[in-house]
Amino acid sequence: MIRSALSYPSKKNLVLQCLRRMSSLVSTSVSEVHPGVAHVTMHSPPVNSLSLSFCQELSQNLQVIHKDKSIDIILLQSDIPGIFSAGLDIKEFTQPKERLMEFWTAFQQLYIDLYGASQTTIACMEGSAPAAGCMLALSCDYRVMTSNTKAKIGLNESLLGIAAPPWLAQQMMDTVGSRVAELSLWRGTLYAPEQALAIGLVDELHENPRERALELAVAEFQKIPRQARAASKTLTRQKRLKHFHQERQADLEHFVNFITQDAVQTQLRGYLQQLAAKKNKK
Ligand SMILES: CCCCCCCC/C=C\C=C\CC(=O)SCCNC(=O)CCNC(=O)[C@H](O)C(C)(C)COP(=O)(O)OP(=O)(O)OC[C@H]1O[C@@H](n2cnc3c(N)ncnc32)[C@H](O)[C@@H]1OP(=O)(O)O
Repeated sequence: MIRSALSYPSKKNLVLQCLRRMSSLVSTSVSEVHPGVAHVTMHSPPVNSLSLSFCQELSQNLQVIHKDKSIDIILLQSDIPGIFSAGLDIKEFTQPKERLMEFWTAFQQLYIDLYGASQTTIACMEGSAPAAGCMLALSCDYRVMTSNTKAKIGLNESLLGIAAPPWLAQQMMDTVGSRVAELSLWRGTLYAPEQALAIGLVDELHENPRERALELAVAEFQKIPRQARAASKTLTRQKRLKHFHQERQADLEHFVNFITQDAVQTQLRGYLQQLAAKKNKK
């Protein structure tokens, strides 16, 4: 579905038009909302879970925006009320090995494309962001979250009987510090907005994250020279990305070996049943 949020009468932008055409097929849309500022909107009901195709599409859109020199700020948001992203699509974990490899490779690529974006990126979270949903937010440069206490954010992988991949755990450590990350990871804590703000997992709470993110982009971030923003990002992220590329193949093998263990598969099936039971109780 195309979101025609091109509310600012900017010059014709062929790249964005092309993205909109691609996006009409699947679950993300791209629109320029202000000169230099693009919304990337996730809309894969019911919960924006990251399936293979969703990861690939989001990556593809980000790669096209990266090449578009007219865009220097990306606002990542969801149009599903109460949800930013539910993280990886758990049903993908029960697929055959070839598909698992393709899936994890696409997820790795999404991390590279978002964490490694040269543009400034802002996560506008109007709802929950567990696990890989939190990864999307952690990969952005700035996080604005709803103040609605129903929303939760964090790395809850341990509650599924799995662990976050090392590079995601590292993102958490880089953001909230080692000790808080360590406790969060083994407890699988999902934080309410005020708690997330208190530990530095998000940067701001606002009742309207989209409005606030656009205000920040235009009134604050665009006033900082673009090349300086990009160079500052390189300072803090280049080392992590280099390490990630070196470890990428090992990470893929590690994931497949881990996720296909009988004990892990049993845990995951149990977790999916819990989700279904919770829904039936509603
Ligand atoms: C030693 C080191 C080893 C390292 C090895 C590395 C291994 C790493 C492996 C994996 C990493 C994983 C990262 C992840 O992202 S795992 C995913 C974690 N996500 C979650 O736990 C979120 C679960 N979902 C929820 O909590 C809720 O759904 C919520 C997002 C809060 C929304 O709640 P609500 O609005 O009430 O919606 P429902 O719960 O009713 O759900 C609606 C339907 O959506 C389905 N659903 C929800 N989440 C997922 C998901 N992540 N994947 C697939 N499907 C999901 C849910 O079952 C409902 O489906 P249906 O309508 O068919 O019943």
